[in-house]
Amino acid sequence: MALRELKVCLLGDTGVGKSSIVWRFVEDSFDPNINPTIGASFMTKTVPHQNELHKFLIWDTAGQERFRALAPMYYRGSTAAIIVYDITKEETFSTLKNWVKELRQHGPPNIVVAIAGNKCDLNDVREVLEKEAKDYADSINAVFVETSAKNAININELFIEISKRIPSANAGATSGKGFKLRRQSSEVERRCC
Ligand SMILES: Nc1nc2c(ncn2[C@@H]2O[C@H](COP(=O)(O)OP(=O)(O)OP(=O)(O)O)[C@@H](O)[C@H]2O)c(=O)[nH]1
Repeated sequence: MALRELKVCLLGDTGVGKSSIVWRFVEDSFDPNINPTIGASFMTKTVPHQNELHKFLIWDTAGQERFRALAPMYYRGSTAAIIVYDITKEETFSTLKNWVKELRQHGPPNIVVAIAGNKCDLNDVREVLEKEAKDYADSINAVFVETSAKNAININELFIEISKRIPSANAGATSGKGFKLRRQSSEVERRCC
């Protein structure tokens, strides 16, 4: 099977759960006392996709404001960006929209954008409606899932959706499926939070 390396970066406010999503995906573990990321951290995981192996090279950026200027180093050259917000904090959804604007202006033209509404285990204190976020994601042709790193909900599905948006190696260079180019409906059956 052909091995493809896919650079993926995670963006979003501090505390939304970016590192926790990566830990759940790579190590299948969750640490309620995880420390904030300093600068950025890097992990990899290889998964089969159709007749290929996708090796995700994952850059988890720090959400704290003092690290904000570092982000372009990580999203430049990325195949996909996962922008994470916390469903219990409306302001983190506003920050997400700013990241989308920045990616449009300065990111790679065909970058696959995925939006993850994390902490969906905290539905009782939700501030962002799932429909509002889904409609927004559809409007920019982004992948959308609500996730819980804590309860392992939709974490693998998030990466599967990204894999699906990557043109296969023999599909030709013109078949980009970036968020500016083409709509594609989601086929993964997601667990509901
Ligand atoms: N209830 C709940 N808590 C979560 C979830 N994911 C992360 N957390 C908690 O949220 C806090 C922040 O998680 P992090 O993964 O460090 O968040 P981050 O976005 O990487 O933060 P920075 O590194 O500062 O950018 C931690 O206390 C986590 O345990 C989740 O799905 N559900």
